[in-house]
Amino acid sequence: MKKISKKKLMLAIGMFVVILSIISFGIYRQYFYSENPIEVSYGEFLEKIEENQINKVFLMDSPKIKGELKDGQEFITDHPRTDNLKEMLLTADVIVVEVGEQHSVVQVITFIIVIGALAGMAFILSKQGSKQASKEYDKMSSVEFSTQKESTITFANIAGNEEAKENVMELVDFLKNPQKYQRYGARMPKGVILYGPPGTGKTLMAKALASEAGVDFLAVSGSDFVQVYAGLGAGRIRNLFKNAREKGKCVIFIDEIDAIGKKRDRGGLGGSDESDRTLNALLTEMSGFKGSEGIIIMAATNRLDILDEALLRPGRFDRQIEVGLPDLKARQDILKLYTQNRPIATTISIERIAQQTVYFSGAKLENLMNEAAIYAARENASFISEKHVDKAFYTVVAGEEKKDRSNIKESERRITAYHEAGHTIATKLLCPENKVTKVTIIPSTKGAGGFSMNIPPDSMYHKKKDMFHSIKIALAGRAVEEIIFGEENITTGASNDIQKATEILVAMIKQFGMNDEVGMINYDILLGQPGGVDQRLAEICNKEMKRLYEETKVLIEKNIHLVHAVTEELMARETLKEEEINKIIENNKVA
Ligand SMILES: Nc1ncnc2c1ncn2[C@@H]1O[C@H](COP(=O)(O)OP(=O)(O)OP(=O)(O)O)[C@@H](O)[C@H]1O
Ligand SMILES: [Zn+2]
Repeated sequence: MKKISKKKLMLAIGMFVVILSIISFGIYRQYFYSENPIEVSYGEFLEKIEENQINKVFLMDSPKIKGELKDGQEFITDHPRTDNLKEMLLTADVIVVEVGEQHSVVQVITFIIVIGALAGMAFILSKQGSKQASKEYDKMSSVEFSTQKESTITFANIAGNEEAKENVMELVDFLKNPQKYQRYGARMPKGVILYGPPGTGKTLMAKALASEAGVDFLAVSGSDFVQVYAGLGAGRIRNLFKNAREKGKCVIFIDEIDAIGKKRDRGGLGGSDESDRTLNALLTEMSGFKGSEGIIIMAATNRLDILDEALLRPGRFDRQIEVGLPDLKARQDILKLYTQNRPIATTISIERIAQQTVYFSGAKLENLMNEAAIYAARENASFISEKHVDKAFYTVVAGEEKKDRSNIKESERRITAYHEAGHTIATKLLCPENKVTKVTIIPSTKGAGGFSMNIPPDSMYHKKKDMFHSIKIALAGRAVEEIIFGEENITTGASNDIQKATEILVAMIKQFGMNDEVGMINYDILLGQPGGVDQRLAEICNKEMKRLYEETKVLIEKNIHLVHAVTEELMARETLKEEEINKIIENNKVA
């Protein structure tokens, strides 16, 4: 925008200067050079005065003065610059016109012309400017998204992340046959949030969904909606949805949704109104369509916890799919994908590379193989060999921040493995009917370890004994840490567990009348206000927790061989599924 108007401004100024020069030249001519004045010497001039031939003289502050003879002929002559020239002329009956006065008339005229010209110019420019601005505004409020239909990315291009993939695959049919679901009155999924660490293939999933369903893919980034003029973010959102509706079936992909969907700062002073407006526009647009149009909005974020709850409500982004870091098996699959079309030496062991790349994301694995290929090419080697991969490994890891987990110590993995094995074994022993979907030492966005498991069977009531079991399962992680590494070496890894255990225990004592000492009393009612601290209650809770923790430790110590066995498998494979856990327990049962 700047460039164009600068050019125009220069042009306008140029024209203005030319016009002004022409005008002033005209004025000048009119007053000083009209009708070809003759030049007379000062002597002649004095003579003419004496001969009474002069009608008028214009006195001005310049080297020449101008006059008019009685016959109308104009003349100029040198200005003597004497003090009494005017008096001399007046006594000779010559009309004296002081050009000072004339000048001011000229000045007034010039001034008016200049102002007029400037005003005109400003008007023209502003008109052009506002036209330009509104054009720019239009352009900016229509986000430039990339759309593609025949994208070549399919689910085959994504390795690992099987659960997330399955979840997304289910949506393909929704997109293809929205009428089918509508007929059964099924509520269409509208919004899906993919969350997980960077580079884990969230964008890839969204693209694959669009291309497998054969629909358009509209990609924008949350950051496109911030740092623009007031109201523009909301305008862009509306435009995006308008475009989507025109397209019909499509996948809208909003990367970095956290840029617009952060928790709103309620009641805070000076909260960003602008981002609120953008978020509100998004919420309104999402509520506005039925989903039967066959439009699915996918959003990606690295942080689910910072998103505004309004975004996650039913009818908005009510499906949340975790896309985590790949475990050993997934890393192998991803590496296979990226070695497929490259000349790989037969000596290379994908398994070994996968073992060495703990906590690598898919993007990082891709980068690793790419760097290795570059090293091989540089050497004109006939194959990519271990040596190139090793070199690439250091390149990829070297450019990382220190806190990156890629080079996390083996000992820390072992602590996590023991901790998670503790939860697993406690679950299997105390609540064998609970479903254990998986246990992993790959960190999830929810916590250090990964214990996505322990789903109790559905029931209307919770039994006292089950609640105690749940507390023990939560405490088992810490119990194993203490037993294996000693009391001095327990870690912060149990903080979520302790929170959960406390919640259950306090509810049992305060609300459910499950403690003999406290009795069947609702403590909140007794104390008059919820959340009041009561010394006796705190002591009772503490005592109970201690008892449960000791019992947990006894349970673990008795079954420590099972904990060891699960730990070793976790160290080797990082993730274990339910059947694998069952098998380990079966194989290690002491007869
Ligand atoms: N599971 C995977 N399978 C195959 N390739 C992957 C996988 N995950 C990541 N990649 C590779 O990493 C690249 C980046 O992935 P993508 O952009 O989808 O990650 P993302 O999760 O959207 O990351 P970000 O959060 O940084 O936007 C992909 O183009 C692909 O080459
Ligand atoms: Zn734990």
